[in-house]
Amino acid sequence: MQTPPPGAAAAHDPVLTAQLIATALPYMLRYDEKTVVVKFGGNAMGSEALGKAFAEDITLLKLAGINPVVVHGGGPQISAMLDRLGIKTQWDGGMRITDKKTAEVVEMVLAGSVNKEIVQTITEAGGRAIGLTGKDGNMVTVTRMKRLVIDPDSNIERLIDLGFVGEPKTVRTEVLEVLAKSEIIPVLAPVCAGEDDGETYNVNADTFAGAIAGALHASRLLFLTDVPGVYDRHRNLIKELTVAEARKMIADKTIVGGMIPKVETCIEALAQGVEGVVILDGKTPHAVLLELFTERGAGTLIKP
Ligand SMILES: Nc1ncnc2c1ncn2[C@@H]1O[C@H](COP(=O)(O)OP(=O)(O)O)[C@@H](O)[C@H]1O
Ligand SMILES: CC(=O)N[C@@H](CCC(=O)OP(=O)(O)O)C(=O)O
Repeated sequence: MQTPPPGAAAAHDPVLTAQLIATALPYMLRYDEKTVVVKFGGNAMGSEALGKAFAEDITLLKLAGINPVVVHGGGPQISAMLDRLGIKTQWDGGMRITDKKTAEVVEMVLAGSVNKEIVQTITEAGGRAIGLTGKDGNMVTVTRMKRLVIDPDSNIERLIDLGFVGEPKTVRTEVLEVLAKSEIIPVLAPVCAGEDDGETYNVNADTFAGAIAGALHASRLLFLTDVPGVYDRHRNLIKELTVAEARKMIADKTIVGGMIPKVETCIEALAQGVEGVVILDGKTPHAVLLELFTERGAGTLIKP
């Protein structure tokens, strides 16, 4: 006989159900009126059921008096649209090299379909959400990102220009502060205007989430991705990672691709005073509630 899933017994017993709900109380008190920034990665938006469970978690947080701010990605969705349009895409250090045409597609996909789908799913879960980009309310302005890399052959440092890829420069929190006092949940797409040239810039969603969490002095920054957390070189999950260990893993290429901006953002967010930064598996239904409202914290906790 199969073991029933946790909570299955409670579903048939009102007393057990009530006890189960009551276990969330200390966590609700811990995060009361605190800001939790949740980054929902494009790879974690795997299925309709996962999207629904995510929207329920976010709605529940808001109803519980917590201030959730959603930042979403959409890398795979952008790549699919670029493919359909016959536009080639190249990557460097987990960032998409972005020319003007690509930036237009990024804005169309992120601010358009992806953002509105998340807003609608939250609405269907019973919450009220508003979709915004970094451009709205002049929330996040950026400068052009230049990446410093060391050529492995010559050991010489050089700057790589990624095109219209932005690095957050100024974050204005007024709009988010107004929303925090309302019933409305902000759902943010990482598309911003350049501070110097007013052009449209593509911003990595992890970087954007870190800048927002830092400016809001968030209690928690959660990254929902498509892996259980950070792996060591044998693909074992690392439960806790210090900043020094994380830097070493980037340098020795144990951490590569899309995990680089995620981990770099975690390091930056800790430096900006965000209290807890976790990378966790967005493919686990209700990952947000599991992380915040139970002792069963999953994923990788990044520590100073
Ligand atoms: N050390 C590592 N541990 C876990 N994942 C890693 C590691 N190095 C690289 N990755 C890759 O990072 C990916 C997550 O980043 P990304 O694809 O950008 O996801 P998201 O869309 O959630 O931002 C994982 O699917 C994995 O392939
Ligand atoms: C500069 C850069 O790389 N921008 C990302 C923005 C979307 C994103 O970050 O999406 P995920 O969170 O799903 O990876 C991109 O173009 O794919």
